[in-house]
This record gives sequence, C-alpha cells and structure tokens, in this order.
Amino acid sequence: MSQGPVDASQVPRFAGPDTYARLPRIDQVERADVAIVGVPFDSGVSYRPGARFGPAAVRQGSKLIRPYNPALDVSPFADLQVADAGDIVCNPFDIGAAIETIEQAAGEFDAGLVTIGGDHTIALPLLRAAHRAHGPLALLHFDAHLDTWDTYFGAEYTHGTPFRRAVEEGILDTEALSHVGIRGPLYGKADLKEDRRLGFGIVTSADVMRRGPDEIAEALRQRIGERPLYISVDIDALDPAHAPGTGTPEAGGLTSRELLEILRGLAGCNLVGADVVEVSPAYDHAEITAVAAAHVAYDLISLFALRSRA
Ligand SMILES: N=C(N)NCCCC(=O)O
Ligand SMILES: [Zn+2]
Ligand SMILES: [Zn+2]
Repeated sequence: MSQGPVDASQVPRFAGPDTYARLPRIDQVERADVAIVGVPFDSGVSYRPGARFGPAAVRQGSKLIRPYNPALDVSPFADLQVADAGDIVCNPFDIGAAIETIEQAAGEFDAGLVTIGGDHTIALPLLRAAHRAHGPLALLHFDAHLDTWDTYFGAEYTHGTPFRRAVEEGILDTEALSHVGIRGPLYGKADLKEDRRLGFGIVTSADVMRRGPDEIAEALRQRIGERPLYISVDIDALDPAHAPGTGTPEAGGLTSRELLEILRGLAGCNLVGADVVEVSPAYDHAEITAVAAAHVAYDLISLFALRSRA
C-alpha cells in the first residue's frame, strides 16, 4: 500500500508538511516509484532571476491538490508511491559544477523523477541522467522559447541552450523532438533553420489555438510512439496571464487548460522523466504561476501512474 498525502480532513491544508502535495518525504517511505525533487538553481538565466525559489513556491502552490484525478480517472498517489525527495543542493556560483551535481544526484534515484526547477539549464543534466538509464530519449518540450541557441556571452551552458547541447551529446532521439508553445520574436530567421537542422518540430501557441489540444496531442503521440519520453515544461509556455511569475515572459501563450489537456492526451506514453522549470515567484501574483506549475506536475505524476497500469 502506498503512503499518500496527509488527509486534509484531519490536518488542515495550511498546517502539516511543506512537501509537494503534502506527500511523505522520501526518507519516510520504504521505496518510491516517483520522486518529486527540487533544483533551486537559477544562475543560467538571461533576464529576470529568481527561479531558485521555484521549488519552494511550487510546493506551496500544491497544497490544495486532491488524491483523485478525474480528467485521467487515476489516483496517482494510491497507484504509485510518490514521495518528495527535497532539493538537490548545487553550487550557485559555478554552472559547470552545478550541472555535474544535478546529473549525479538525478542518476542516484531508482524512481521516475518529476523535477521542479530552477531555470531551464537544469534540463541538460536531467536529460543526461535519464539517457544513462533509458538510452536515446524522445523529447517533448513546452516553452515559448526554442532553447536551442548556441551560446550567450560565449557561455555554452545557460537556460537558452540546453537542448542544443543535448542533441550535440547524442542523448536525444532526433526522430522524436518537439517544441510546443513557441512564439515571440527571435534573433533571426536562422534560429528556426538551426532548430530544424537539429531535428525539432515546432507547434506554435497559435497552432494549439487553431487545431486544439486533442489534435495536437494525437500528432505528438504519433511522433513519440513507444520511445522513452522526457517531458520538459518551461512554465513560460503559458501566457503571462496564466504564468506571470517567470523570467522571460512572452505574450500570446497557451492557457493552463490547453497545456493540461495536451498532457492528458499523452496518456499511455512511455514517460521516463519530467521537469517543470522557470517559476520565479518574485514576479508571481496570488500564486497563479505556482498553482499552474503544481498542477502540471500533478498531471505528469498521473501519466506515470497510467503507464504503470499498462
Ligand atoms: N526561458 C528560457 N528557458 N529561455 C529563454 C531564453 C530567451 C533569451 O534570453 O533569449
Ligand atoms: Zn522559455
Ligand atoms: Zn526554456
């Protein structure tokens, strides 16, 4: 039997543990099928900082989450043992050292990981760890931005470059790479050409609006197939109205409903790892962004639970 969240009818939600969804800590359970881990790192950002406070904010934004997910007809915390593994402690002054620490720490879990960031730099070491366990990965990347740029100020490891590095390192399956939510001004047309050359397909936020989440999810499923799948969610994929608390906001984004519905449309995929990044609570209001990120994480956990049934 899994140990679930603290019962909200016994302990009020505003009391009790500050873990994600009031779940047990990983040291309170014998084993975990899925671990929620924070990575409070934001030294890779190009604009507003503050995502180092994302993990704490998303945990705070998760207090109201209930055990049954009707949209997917699953009780993820009953079907799986889900636990909060706390934060990966990494060096805020040395990006290279932080990346190594994250890769190593992520590799030590014998569980599906749902990581709460942190800026998007952290996706690279998380992908490396997932690749070591599962081989070449299909990548589904929700973001306003491509994050396949080459360098910023000569720096190769930043929040705008993780997916170019990942392709260069050969850890992604270049037949199954998709960005969803892309929009906004670029440095030049070459950005798109380069991105295509790396193997990515683009679903813009306008495509989602025109075609609808069900059709988009179906197309993504076709592309992903049975491959081991990593899902990386930059919360700025959402419109700033749905996620103001982020570092590089772009107008014209997805609604949180669209994002959640696309995720739900992926039920049955072979999810092996996921992250939700770029929540910067200093720019948030009324926990709008933190609540959205917490719910995205909940649907990601639900996808793990559905897969485990199969
Ligand atoms: N938010 C992420 N991950 N990347 C944004 C990089 C945009 C830029 O500064 O050009
Ligand atoms: Zn972004
Ligand atoms: Zn990003």
